[in-house]
Amino acid sequence: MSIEISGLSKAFGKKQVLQDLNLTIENGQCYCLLGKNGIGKSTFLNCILDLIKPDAGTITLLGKDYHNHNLEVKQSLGALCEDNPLIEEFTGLEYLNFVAKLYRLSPEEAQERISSLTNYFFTDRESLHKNIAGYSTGMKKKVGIAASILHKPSVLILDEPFTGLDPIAAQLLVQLIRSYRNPNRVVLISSHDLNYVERVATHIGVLNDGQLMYNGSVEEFTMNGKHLIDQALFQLLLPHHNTEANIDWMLN
Ligand SMILES: Nc1ncnc2c1ncn2[C@@H]1O[C@H](COP(=O)(O)OP(=O)(O)OP(=O)(O)O)[C@@H](O)[C@H]1O
Repeated sequence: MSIEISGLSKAFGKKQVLQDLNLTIENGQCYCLLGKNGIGKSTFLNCILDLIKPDAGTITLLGKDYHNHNLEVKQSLGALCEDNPLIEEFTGLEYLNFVAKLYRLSPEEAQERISSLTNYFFTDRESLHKNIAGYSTGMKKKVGIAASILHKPSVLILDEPFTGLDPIAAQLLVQLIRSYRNPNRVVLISSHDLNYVERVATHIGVLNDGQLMYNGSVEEFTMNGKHLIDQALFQLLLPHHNTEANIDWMLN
């Protein structure tokens, strides 16, 4: 097994965001985490990434826990965080070379991987020589995605990877995720872009009230393709959604 989470809980003040959450994600899976705004998806991913300290629970990656194998475990992780923090004073190429150095790639490996990833994602090569501060949201996202996979992590965690990408870049990312997934790796994604989720997910988790209200294969979720992912999600979440709110004031 690749990611094993047991009894994970996290509250912010009085708000209990995660409550005794258990989940195992096996190698070979592309696990997509769905759920309403503010339900705790990023909190969950950030706990796995050790960016947020949980109140309780254990997280085991690749059979090792953080406490005893901190650096070793983290070297096998690649991540795109929701706020996609980059060093904006760097150019795109400088930033990717910097990340390659952090992961101790050889100059040849770094050169090969950076040029293949930037050729893949950027038609406008000139922009890679400009400071990231001047990039659009989508360009920054592409740099963040490239940085997350440069070192070929065994566990790739992508928080809202499709948001801000144009349809061509989003389709390229779908292809990249599908190619990246293999029996020795796990990909974990949080996303609201269900059209793209449908194309990459092998497994689905639906977070609600601090727990996974669904956890299983995409086939089971869509009843073997009888429903689209969005229909299946609405059926699951709508009973809990307030549809009574009156918005008649805006009709005339
Ligand atoms: N550092 C923090 N301090 C206080 N509350 C926080 C903090 N981070 C998150 N929260 C709260 O925790 C809840 C879960 O937030 P989170 O960002 O994990 O949700 P999400 O499911 O990723 O949302 P979205 O889909 O809108 O990105 C929200 O109510 C949010 O306001």
